[in-house]
Amino acid sequence: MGSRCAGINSARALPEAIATVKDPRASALPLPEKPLTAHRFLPRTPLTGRIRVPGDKSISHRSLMFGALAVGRSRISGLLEGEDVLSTATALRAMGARIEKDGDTWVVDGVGVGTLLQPQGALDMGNSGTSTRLLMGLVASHGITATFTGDASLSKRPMGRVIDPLSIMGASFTPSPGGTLPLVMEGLQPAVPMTYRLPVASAQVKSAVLLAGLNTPGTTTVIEPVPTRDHTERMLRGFGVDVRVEEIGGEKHISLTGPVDMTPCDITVPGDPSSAAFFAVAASVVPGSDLVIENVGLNPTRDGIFRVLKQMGANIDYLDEREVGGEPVADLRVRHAQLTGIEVDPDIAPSMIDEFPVLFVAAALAQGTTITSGLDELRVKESDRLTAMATALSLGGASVEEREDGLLIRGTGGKPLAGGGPVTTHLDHRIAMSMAVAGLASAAGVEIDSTEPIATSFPNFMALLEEASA
Ligand SMILES: O=C(O)C1=C[C@@H](OP(=O)(O)O)[C@@H](O)[C@H](O)C1
Ligand SMILES: C=C(OP(=O)(O)O)C(=O)O
Repeated sequence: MGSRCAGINSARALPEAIATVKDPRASALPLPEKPLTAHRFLPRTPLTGRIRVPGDKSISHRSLMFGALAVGRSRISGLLEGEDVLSTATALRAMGARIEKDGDTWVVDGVGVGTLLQPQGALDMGNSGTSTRLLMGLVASHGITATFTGDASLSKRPMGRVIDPLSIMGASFTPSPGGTLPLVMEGLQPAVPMTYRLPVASAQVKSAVLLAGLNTPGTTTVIEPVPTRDHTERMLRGFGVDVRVEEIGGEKHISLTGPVDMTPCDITVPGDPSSAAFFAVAASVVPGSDLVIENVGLNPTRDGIFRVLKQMGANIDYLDEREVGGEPVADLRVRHAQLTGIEVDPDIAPSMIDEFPVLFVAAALAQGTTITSGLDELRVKESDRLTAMATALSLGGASVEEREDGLLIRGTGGKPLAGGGPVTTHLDHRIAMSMAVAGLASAAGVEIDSTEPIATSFPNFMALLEEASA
C-alpha cells in the first residue's frame, strides 16, 4: 500500500419507510432471463507470450469499501472493473461515497465510519456474494435500512451465515424464505460488540462481522478455526485500524475495537490468482505452451491452486518475486507438463476455494485418479459447483464420479477430451471459464450456453485467450 496509508434477533416486520413501497422484495425479484450468448471454445495452438490478468476481486471490493469509510481521498490502481466490483461501487455511492475513475485510477472520497447515508433504492448486488455479505456487515452497525437484491444465482445463496451473527450485534432482517435475497435489513447504531466463532470457513462471514465491528463501541472478535483469505485484516491495517491477531489453541482470534477512524490509503491491486488459475491450467494442459502470467498475487491464503498444480507435476516457476500493495506477487512462467492425479488435502481447500472448478479440468486431463473431499462449500457458490462441474465435464467426455463433498476424476493421461456441449453454466463465471479451458484441450471443442457470467470477475478473459494463443 502507498505511503499515505497508516501501515501495513429475530426477523421484524418490514421497517415503515420500506413497507410503504409496494413490496420492496417483490419489486426486487429477479428480472426475466436475458437471451444468452453460447460459445464453442475450440482446441487451440499452444499458449505463449506474456499476459496480465486483471486486479484481484477480493482486494478490489475491499479497496472501495474501506476507501468509502475513510475520511478523505483514497486512490486505487489496478482495480478489477468486473461487474461484481462495480456492484459494490454502485452500492457505496448510494450510501454517500464519491467514487470516480480518473484515467487509470479510481478515486474514492469516503464518508467516514458511522456516517453512511440511507440508500434511497434497493442495493442491486448482481451476482456478487462478497458485495452482499460484506456490505450487510457495514450496514449492520449504521442506523440505516437497506434492501439487498441480486440475480437468480445470488438469490439462491445462503445469507443466514451473516444474518445470524449480525442479528446478535443488533441488526434486524426480513429475508426471503430460506434466509435468501431479496432481503431488507435495519442496522443498529450503536450496535453490540461480540466474540463470534466462525461455524464455516468463510472470509465473507469473518469480514462481515469485523466490518460491523468498525462502528461498534467495544471489541469485536472473530475466532477463525480454519484460516481463510486475510485481505480484510491486512487492508484494514493499511487504513489505520488496529487489527489484532492472536493464535490461541491453533485458532486465530481477530479483534478490533470500535468505533474506529479510518485514514485514506493509496492502493495498488495485484493481479487475481483466481483469474490466473485458468491460464495456469490452460498452459499446463495444452501441449507446447510456455506462458508468462505477470503480476499474480500469491498471498499464502490464496495460492493453494498453484501448490496443488505443482504437486500434480505442473511446471510453474515464480519469477521476480516482489510485493505489490502489501501482498506477495510474482510473474508465473507456466509450461506444458503431463499432470498426475493426486488426493487433494482437504485442509488446503480454503486457500483455493474458487479454483476447484478449473482444478477439476486439470484432473480430467491428468494421468491417473484425482480425489477431492471436504468441499461442501462448493455447493453454495454461484452454482452448486460440484454438480455443475461433474455434469459439464462428463458431457465433455471426462470420467467423473460425484461424491457428497467432492469429485473423483479419472484422467485421460493427456489425451484430449472428446468435447461437446452445450454445457450449462448456471450464471456461474467459474464454470464458464473452466469449461472454456476444457475446450482448449478437447478434440471437438466445448460449447458453453452463456459467456455473459464471465464479465462478473474477468471481463477480458476471451481477449486474453486470443492474445495468448495467437
Ligand atoms: O472474502 C472474499 O472476498 C471471498 C471469499 C470466498 O467466499 P467465502 O467466504 O464464502 O468462502 C470466495 O469464494 C469469494 O470469491 C471471495
Ligand atoms: C464465489 C465467488 O464470488 P462471490 O461469493 O463474491 O459471488 C467467486 O468469485 O467464485
